[in-house]
Amino acid sequence: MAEHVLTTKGLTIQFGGHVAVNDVDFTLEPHTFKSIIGPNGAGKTTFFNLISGQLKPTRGEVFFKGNDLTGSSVAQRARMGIGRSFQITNVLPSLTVLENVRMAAQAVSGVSFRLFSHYRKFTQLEEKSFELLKRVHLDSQADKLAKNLSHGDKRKLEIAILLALEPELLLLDEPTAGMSLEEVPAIIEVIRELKESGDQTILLIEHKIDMVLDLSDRLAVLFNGKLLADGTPEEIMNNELVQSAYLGGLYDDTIKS
Ligand SMILES: Nc1ncnc2c1ncn2[C@@H]1O[C@H](COP(=O)(O)OP(=O)(O)OP(=O)(O)O)[C@@H](O)[C@H]1O
Repeated sequence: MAEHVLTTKGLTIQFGGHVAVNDVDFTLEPHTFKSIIGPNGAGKTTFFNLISGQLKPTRGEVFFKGNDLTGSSVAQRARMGIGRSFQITNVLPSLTVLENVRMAAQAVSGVSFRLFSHYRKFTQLEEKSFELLKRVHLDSQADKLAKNLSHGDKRKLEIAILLALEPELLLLDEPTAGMSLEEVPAIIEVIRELKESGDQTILLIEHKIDMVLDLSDRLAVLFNGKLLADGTPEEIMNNELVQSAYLGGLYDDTIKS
């Protein structure tokens, strides 16, 4: 199990009578880029919430690098190396772009505000934050207030904040959600460069299938809370069960079997 960054075993969550994630056995190899696809309501975001700790499973387990996370809090999981973005933007609007990243970098470094009188440490954090802004192509906007960024640039800033927390596993939940069409290529480029850097293992939820096919080493398909298939983009596109699911011709009995 230790060779996998992430493993779930029988992962299940039930809301009342509705099983949103149903007995999912999932694995993610280090330094791969895997996307989770599936129709609206398939359970993708709920699956992310179970991995990052926002939700506790009704049954089943989550392992990160072989360690059982099932009882760990969101904060403990973040400290262990799981970084998660949300469909909504999550930046501090009245701070500058650089300050937003520096706050996160500071939290990881354990340096308190009081010690900020230590100029060298402060400069190091600023430099690190600026490098992260370069990675998301926001360095030219470092001094702008975050609230004045476009929606697309806020999503980039959110990624820089996540990177400041030095995650090994990056969970990206619909990074293009709510963006105008013109903004999409820029965020795809940022994500592509993250992938090419090879620093993180990346799990992406995304509805834009062209983007998913282009970026992903592997795809996992969720349907009615079940893991329907997991394979290379080519395998998934040729998978008859997946084709039926997307064409709406799949009966509940078929996926329960
Ligand atoms: N806290 C909750 N309480 C009750 N039902 C929930 C809760 N969270 C999710 N659900 C239900 O679980 C199912 C899966 O939802 P989820 O948001 O995970 O789907 P999704 O695949 O991410 O969809 P989308 O692509 O639209 O974001 C849906 O039927 C949803 O209504």
